[in-house]
Parts: sequence; structure tokens; C-alpha cells
Amino acid sequence: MAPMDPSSGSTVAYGGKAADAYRKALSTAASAAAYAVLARSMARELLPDELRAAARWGASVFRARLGWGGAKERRTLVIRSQTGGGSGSEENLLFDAARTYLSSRLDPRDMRRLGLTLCKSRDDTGRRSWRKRLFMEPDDSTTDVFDGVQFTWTSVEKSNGSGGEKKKPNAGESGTGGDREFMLMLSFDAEHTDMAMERYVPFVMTAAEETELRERSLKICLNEGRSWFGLKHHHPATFDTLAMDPTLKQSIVADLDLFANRRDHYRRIGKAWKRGYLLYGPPGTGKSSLVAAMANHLRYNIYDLDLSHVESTMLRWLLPNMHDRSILVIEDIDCCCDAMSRAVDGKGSKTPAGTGEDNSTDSSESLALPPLPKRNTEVTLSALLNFIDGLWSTSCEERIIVFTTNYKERLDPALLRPGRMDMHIYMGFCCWEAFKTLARNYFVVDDHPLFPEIQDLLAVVQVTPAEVSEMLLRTSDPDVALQGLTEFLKDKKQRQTKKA
Ligand SMILES: Nc1ncnc2c1ncn2[C@@H]1O[C@H](COP(=O)(O)OP(=O)(O)OP(=O)(O)O)[C@@H](O)[C@H]1O
Repeated sequence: MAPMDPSSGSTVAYGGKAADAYRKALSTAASAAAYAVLARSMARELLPDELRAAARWGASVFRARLGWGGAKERRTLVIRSQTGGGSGSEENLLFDAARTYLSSRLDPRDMRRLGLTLCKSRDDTGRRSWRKRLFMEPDDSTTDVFDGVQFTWTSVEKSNGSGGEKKKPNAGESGTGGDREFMLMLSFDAEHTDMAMERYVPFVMTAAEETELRERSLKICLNEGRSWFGLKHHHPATFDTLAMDPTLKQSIVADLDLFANRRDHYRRIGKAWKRGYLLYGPPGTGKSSLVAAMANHLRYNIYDLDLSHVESTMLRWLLPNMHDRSILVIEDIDCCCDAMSRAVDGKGSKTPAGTGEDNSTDSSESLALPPLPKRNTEVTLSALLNFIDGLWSTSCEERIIVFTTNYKERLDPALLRPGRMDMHIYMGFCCWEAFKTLARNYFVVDDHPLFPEIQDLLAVVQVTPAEVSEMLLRTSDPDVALQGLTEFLKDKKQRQTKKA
């Protein structure tokens, strides 16, 4: 501030003006800052995340164009195809995941050169198709924008000395290619290091996992001795083709989706991430088809455990060798082990069975119990339960266990309690809604003059979806097929009335 002179006053006047100007400037700056703070907080409140991210990205591009802000400090993450070195080296899962992720992001129109591989695969309905994989060639790079921040990926191939022909890893194969080393460089502004490590890299891993899950061909694994052997699984059954009560179908799909999305929930409550389904009902009502539809819906492999000729000790080898995201199926569980021991007196008389959440639409259709079959296995119920509930259950994640039976009454309640068999699903005789699904699947018809008669017959005749499917399969002419089915149902009705 200017010194004050009591004799003249001019300095005072000058000092007063200067002070005024200074005050004005200060208040202007303060209100500009206040406006900026206000605008920023309003933007935070009013604009959705995506819009703010886009605005940030736009601003950064604008700044970069104008050359404002100078050169920023950069960070680079080096992701090698192999970790460690020499004989102890292992495939780096992040490298594979990043390649899978980039394969789905690369735009051939933006790239100078691009690696392309095609693999044979099959779609959900089992039809052959080609799966395309794009890869960055060495020294090429691409930019990905995540939450408004730019991440640059560069593919690098490094020679370790001795020369020789370059070998690039093939689709789905990381490999070092002998004396060559492959890596991906991920660079970003240093200020975004936390975001890169804590959010972007996990995002890349998850996206790659989802792509792999979507693209992988499913397997059905059968047990042989202590090990599994896998075959490609192309069962065409889906929830769309499954003929059953629509409400029950919807509740199964919802239950599966909830289960598959609950990784954190299971961790938080300290429980193994598994869920059990009991499918019961007469033969030919679609229990096996439902298992296939579950596998196709979740993209899980099936492990079909045949307990005949399996000793209890073998379970110790077989079950921990299953992979994550799989369905363990034991068909006709009542015939497999002593599962029925406590529920039946051995002569075939029923005792009530079944605890747990029963989602059946109608359990009154249970079959009369035939004599118990001779068991062919050494596996005891307690051994089986030990594995399902015991420490084994945590040996892998996201596992579904399905037991099927034609005779739920024979099963020991211990096997059926919630936590073991969480959902009990009754697959019943063909109802009207189920028939409509079959008619739509086979002939793409939603209506027909014979429908009212068929509806009346289905209300009183016990016929399985397998029997109806068989009738519909006989010809490709819907009129002939539906006429044949009507005759078949009438005949069945007559026989059932006579028997009654
Ligand atoms: N609910 C259904 N929806 C569609 N098709 C079905 C259904 N039930 C049976 N089918 C047809 O019948 C055939 C046999 O059905 P599936 O093997 O699924 O019955 P299941 O209940 O498992 O029989 P089982 O108890 O004898 O093992 C299937 O291939 C399918 O064509």
C-alpha cells in the first residue's frame, strides 16, 4: 500500500484509488473463483458421470491440441507375456487378458497393420461358425478411453539376442517364441496412476473374462477312474426351447442370474459360492434338457458324475479337479448311493421327504415307487455330503450342483435340506403352456383349429413333453402332426380311464 502523507492529501487520494482498484480486483477474482467452484459443484450434481467423463476427455484433447499444460509426466506399465524367467517362467494372465480385451476394442479402420486369426467354433444352437480375433502387430499402438482418461496400448516384440525368425504368439497363446519376448506397454498420464491400477486394469481383466466366457465352447466332462475326460457339449436346449410352466421357468432363470452375479455377496457372508438344484419328475419331462439349458444360459461346463463303480475315496480326486463355473450333475441320485436309506423302509413304501424351498408347481404327480434297484456303487451318502458341504466345496468357485431323480420320495431329507439342494424343481407332465412352446418350436404356430381340443385333452391326460415331442417330430406338416397328436391323446385318455 502507498505511504500516507498528512501534508498534501494527494498521496492519500492516489493511495485511496489504488486501494479501491486492488479491492475491486480482489472481489472480482473472489467471485470468479466462487463461480468456478459453484459451476464445478453444479456440474457434479447435475451432469451424469458419462457426460462429465466425456467433458473431461474433450477438455484434455482440446488442451493437447492447443499445446496447453506442457508435456505431462507419463507412466508405463510393462505387461510381459511371461513372468519370471528361465525354467520357472509362467504365463502372465494379465497379458492374455489384455490381448483378449484389445481384440474386442481394435477397429481395423484405425490400424495400419493388424493380426487376424479365425478359430472354428459353434454358436449356442450348435451351428458351426467362425470366431474372429484381432491382434496388434509389434510396434503398433491404440488408444482406449476409460472414464474420460486416455490409455495407450503398444505392442512390443523384443529379441533376446540370438536372432532367428520372429514368431508371434497365436490366438489364445502367449508364449515367448523362443528367443523373442512379447509385451504390451500400457501408458497414461502419471496423475492417473491410481485409476490405472485400481480401476482400469481390473476392468480389463473382467471384460476379458466375460469375452472368454461368452466365446468358449462348452464341455461335458465324464469321469473315468480318478480323472475327467471332456467332450464338446453342443446340446441345443435353451430356456426358449424348454417346454414348461412359464412362471417356473422365469423363476429358475432369475435364480441362476442372481447366483452368477453374487461373488461379493458369497464372500461377504463367508459361504462357498455354490447352489444346489434338485430336479425331479417322471422320465421324459425334461430334467436333462433343463441341465443343458442351464449350462447354455450360464456358459458353464457340465461335469456328469456317474457314481457307479466309483469308490468314496475317488471323490477326493474327482471333485477338486473340477473347474470354476461348472455344473456338477448326478443323475438318478436315488439309484446311485444310499441316498434313500432313511426315507424308505426298503420295501418301497413312502415316507415324506423334502425339506427346503419347494418350487414345484405340482408335486402330486409323484410316481408309484417301484422296488429299489440294486446299487452299483461304493459311495455312501455321508461321503457325498462331506464333499458337497466340506472343504472341497471351496476348492473352486461358482459351482452348481444338480441332482435328478424320478422319485424324490426316496431321497434322504439330509440331502434335500436348503444349503444342499436350495431349489426343488418339479418337471411335470405336459401342460397347455408347455405344449404351446413345443408347437411354436416345431412348427412356428401360435394357433390352430385343433388347439382347443388338445388343450382339453392335456387337462386330463398325463403325457410327457418327450411323448408330445415325439408325435410332433413325425412329420413336418403341422396339420398332420397335430391330428396325430390329438388321436394319440384320445387313445391315452381311454386307456387311463379304463385303468382307473
Ligand atoms: N420339458 C421339455 N421341453 C422340451 N423338450 C423336452 C422336454 N422334456 C422332454 N423333452 C424332449 O424329450 C427328450 C428327453 O427328455 P429329457 O432327457 O430331458 O428328459 P428327462 O426328464 O431327463 O428323462 P429321464 O428322467 O428319463 O432322464 C429331450 O431330448 C427332448 O427332446
